Amino acid sequence: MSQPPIQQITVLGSTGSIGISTLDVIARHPDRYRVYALTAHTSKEALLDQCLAHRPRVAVLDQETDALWLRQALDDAGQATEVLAGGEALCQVAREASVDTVMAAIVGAAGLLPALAAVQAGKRVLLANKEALVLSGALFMQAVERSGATLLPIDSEHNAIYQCLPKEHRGGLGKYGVKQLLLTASGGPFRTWSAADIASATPDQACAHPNWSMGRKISVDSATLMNKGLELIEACWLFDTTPEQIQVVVHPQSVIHSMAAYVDGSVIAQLGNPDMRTPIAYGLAWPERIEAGVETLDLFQIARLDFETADEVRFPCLRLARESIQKGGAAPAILNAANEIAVAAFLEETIAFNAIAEIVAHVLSLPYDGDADSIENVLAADQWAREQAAQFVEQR
Ligand SMILES: NC(=O)C1=CN([C@@H]2O[C@H](COP(=O)(O)OP(=O)(O)OC[C@H]3O[C@@H](n4cnc5c(N)ncnc54)[C@H](OP(=O)(O)O)[C@@H]3O)[C@@H](O)[C@H]2O)C=CC1
Ligand SMILES: CC(=O)[C@@H](O)[C@H](O)COP(=O)(O)O
Ligand SMILES: [Mn+2]
Repeated sequence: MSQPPIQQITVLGSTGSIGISTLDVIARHPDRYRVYALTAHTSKEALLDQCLAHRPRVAVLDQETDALWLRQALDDAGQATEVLAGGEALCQVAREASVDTVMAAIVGAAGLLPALAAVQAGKRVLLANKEALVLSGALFMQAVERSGATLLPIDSEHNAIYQCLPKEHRGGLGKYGVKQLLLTASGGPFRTWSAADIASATPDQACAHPNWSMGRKISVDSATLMNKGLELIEACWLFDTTPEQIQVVVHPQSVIHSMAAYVDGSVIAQLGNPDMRTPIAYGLAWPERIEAGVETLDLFQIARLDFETADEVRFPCLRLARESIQKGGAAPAILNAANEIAVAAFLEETIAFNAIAEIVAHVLSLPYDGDADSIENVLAADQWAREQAAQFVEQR
């Protein structure tokens, strides 16, 4: 059998949790994948180690002073990686002609423009950065249609749903007999906690996810259930559904990664150990399958699978997210931006855990008359919501 040509990969956010797992999968298949570019925000030492191990053509950091340091360190090591700095450099390595696949794994709204650049250049885009779709779902999906980019969801639930759907599912699930999407949620570290205990939760407690090892922002989102809210919005755009067609199912074991329910009564699920290398390998190799370093699920060891409804009283962020997509326009971008500011303040121990939902609710309640019909307008809404949230944090 002939070997497929080697794919050139850009990993945006390579020093993060998804970035590290992506490089792990890539390193298992040197006959298939080569790293074109690696990017980080400030983690210059980690990026240096990754450059030495994966020998990319380009590395990107946010600040020129950090780039200068990395250039010198790579030069000392005799390595010819070009080092760039800044937001435009992220877009450049995402759209570079020789790149086949872009892993979009920057956290937060900062990941939007480089992910969009990859889409507009028609790449295979492995989308971990769910915030890009929350901010600008309609515009993002239109860009995918126009460019012919191949968009593969990496978020574990969306990757699972993608695996459970017929291949040509865009344009409405109804015509393929899909009735409902069942979006699983672990329930987070506070699933069984009382409201009083949740109110005094610390950042380290919030980041101690029961099943997944992830970056701190998404870990806090899992604890508030905002992650599930963002994922509900993400699913609406990826699978062309309404929020009413998506049911959140709390499943504490995180073994079923999500499901599609069909009109004939069939429910198709994707199962596996909670390890992001599975969806990452799926995205890299699709439509083929490759080894990912993940053990096959041992059902006898799992023994049982539980299901519960989500408690939107203790965890109001899920409701806020659902209401924002129902409202439409700039509301999801405002929700996301307020949440990013609130989560950062919680992680800095400036505000209490419950204040995250309060801040998001407050910013969403303020009048905003801007649109979300262009990327410029989406970014204006994002900026406005950040300012409102920061003011609210300061006044507390
Ligand atoms: N972790 C997981 O298992 C999952 C993550 N996701 C999504 O994937 C994305 C990444 O998550 P995760 O890997 O956990 O996040 P991490 O915080 O672990 O990593 C984030 C990466 O983005 C870089 N980065 C952060 N801020 C900026 C910025 N302003 N500009 C450029 N680069 C930046 C970081 O660089 P530096 O190291 O220098 O800070 C790092 O490389 C998120 O959108 C998350 O919701 C989705 C499903 C599962
Ligand atoms: C691994 C992944 O996709 C995360 O988004 C995960 O889903 C977080 O778990 P919960 O939000 O369900 O707690
Ligand atoms: Mn997820």
